[in-house]
Amino acid sequence: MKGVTDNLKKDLPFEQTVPPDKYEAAIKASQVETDNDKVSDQVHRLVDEHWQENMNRDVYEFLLNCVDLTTLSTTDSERSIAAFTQKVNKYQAKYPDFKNVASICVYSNFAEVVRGNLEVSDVGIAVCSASFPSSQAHIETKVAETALAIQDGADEVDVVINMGYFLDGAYEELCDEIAELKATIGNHPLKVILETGALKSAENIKRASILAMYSGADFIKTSTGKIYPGASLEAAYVMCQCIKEYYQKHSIMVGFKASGGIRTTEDAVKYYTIVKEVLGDHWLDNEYFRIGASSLANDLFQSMTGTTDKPF
Ligand SMILES: O=C[C@H](O)COP(=O)(O)O
Repeated sequence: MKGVTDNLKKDLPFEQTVPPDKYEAAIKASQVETDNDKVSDQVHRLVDEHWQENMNRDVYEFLLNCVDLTTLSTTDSERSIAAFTQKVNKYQAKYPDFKNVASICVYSNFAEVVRGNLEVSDVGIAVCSASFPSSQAHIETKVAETALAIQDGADEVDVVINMGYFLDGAYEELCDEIAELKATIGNHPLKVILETGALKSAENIKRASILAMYSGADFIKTSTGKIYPGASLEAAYVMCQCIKEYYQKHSIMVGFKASGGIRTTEDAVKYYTIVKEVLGDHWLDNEYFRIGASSLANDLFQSMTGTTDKPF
């Protein structure tokens, strides 16, 4: 099938000659810092210098509008998902002057339930698909699951990279899977989860970011929130540097989604600070910045309003 190859062929100097490994070449061409200690120093400096100035009501309100309000539990049911969706409807009715969350994020089999219960037009329906969170299944299974979710009303799709392919260095197979899933959903945004807690090093996170973007990812996303360590500021920093470099090379804005273990306003503002400082104001829009979280929205709401209400 036609996958990442076409994108990778563009703009690469070796294309005129016999290509060595095109994936390695794309990665080698990147200038993004991958020394773990240097990345950590840069993150600390950036957060120390800018975090506090972003701890204000406007940022909290913006961040609430970037939340993919998530439930991904074994105990999810049609009834619980309907009740979850009602919270978003009620929020809109009770606080019509506030922007709502960006999306409701559920397992793919619940897209139809959210679609049937959601009464708010500017909140999307995101699904975690393609055998989330392990991504261990035949590609045909992943494509079928994803196509059904779109048919059921999903607006956006989150999928995990094939970690086995990544660790085996089977980059072509990894990229082709992502490209096939993107082809399955057409213009709907595809968020590609790197599972940065399993990738561990800045070098691996850079590699996975580049491969995902060249394969057609509309967003790159840190973590599933399952098993492995969740988002880290270091991972976010490397991913945002990769997004910036990709934009400079191709004029394509890829979004960034932080997810996995983000529960407090303070932490959310740290991720905001990284996006703002590395990528700039153009990314400060929920079309390009999301936070996926199962238990952050109430804290943001309370920080924003100074109340103890828990609308979500
Ligand atoms: O995609 C979103 C994550 O699964 C949410 O993770 P969390 O439950 O740690 O907030």
